[in-house]
Amino acid sequence: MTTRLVVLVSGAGTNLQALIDACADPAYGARVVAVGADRDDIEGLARAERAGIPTFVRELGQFSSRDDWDRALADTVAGFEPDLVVLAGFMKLVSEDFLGRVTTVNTHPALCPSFPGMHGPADALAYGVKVTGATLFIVDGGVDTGPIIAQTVVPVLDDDSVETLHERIKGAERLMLVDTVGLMARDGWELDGRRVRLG
Ligand SMILES: Nc1nc2c(c(=O)[nH]1)N[C@@H](CN(C=O)c1ccc(C(=O)N[C@@H](CCC(=O)O)C(=O)O)cc1)CN2
Ligand SMILES: NCC(=O)N[C@@H]1O[C@H](COP(=O)([O-])[O-])[C@@H](O)[C@H]1O
Repeated sequence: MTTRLVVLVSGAGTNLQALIDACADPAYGARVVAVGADRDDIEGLARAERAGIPTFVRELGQFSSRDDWDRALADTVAGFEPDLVVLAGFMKLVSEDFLGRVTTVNTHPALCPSFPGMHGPADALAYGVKVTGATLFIVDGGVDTGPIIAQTVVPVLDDDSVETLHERIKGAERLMLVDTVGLMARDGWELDGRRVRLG
């Protein structure tokens, strides 16, 4: 059985592209059945369109309340009958109601629980840490607080800017995302308290 993925993006979509490329191999065990976004005209959506994957956009500003937006997003995602939702650079918080409908994972460009939120690489650089990285976790109602599935570590170099550091993180992040989502698709996962075991 192939695991059905819905991927949500807000920007460049390089993590999405890594998943699309991995899914081209039937042995990977997963397929991206739809890509959604909270904004239009982004490269992430263009990547999906080029790959022939259905796309949808649900912009917060087009709904009368955050709850309405969240419900519309959740309904649209559910319509594609995903086994797993992947937030890959999706820059909106989703509700517990959304999360109660399908297991959702997020990739974050820092080593959780450090540096949650929208500016992980900048916050790590400003703090002066010597290593940082990326974290894949099961999303819960908090901000980057969910049970950790996988982490990858990169060095912070003396002459790093936010951009060079984020690019280094993204290189490692894509490999972690593809490896881990593949393991989840093929072998499943188990949650024991906060501990996630693959296979
Ligand atoms: N319930 C959760 N939703 C999401 C999580 C999460 O851990 N729990 N992770 C995020 C991604 N994320 C960073 O990892 C993150 C994204 C966005 C925000 C945020 O405050 N967004 C603002 C809007 C900003 C914008 O539109 O540019 C908002 O939601 O109003 C914080 C953290 C994915 N969702
Ligand atoms: N807080 C969420 C967050 O910062 N997400 C980050 O945005 C980048 C998206 O890159 P991409 O669009 O090229 O995949 C990724 O590094 C992802 O972890």
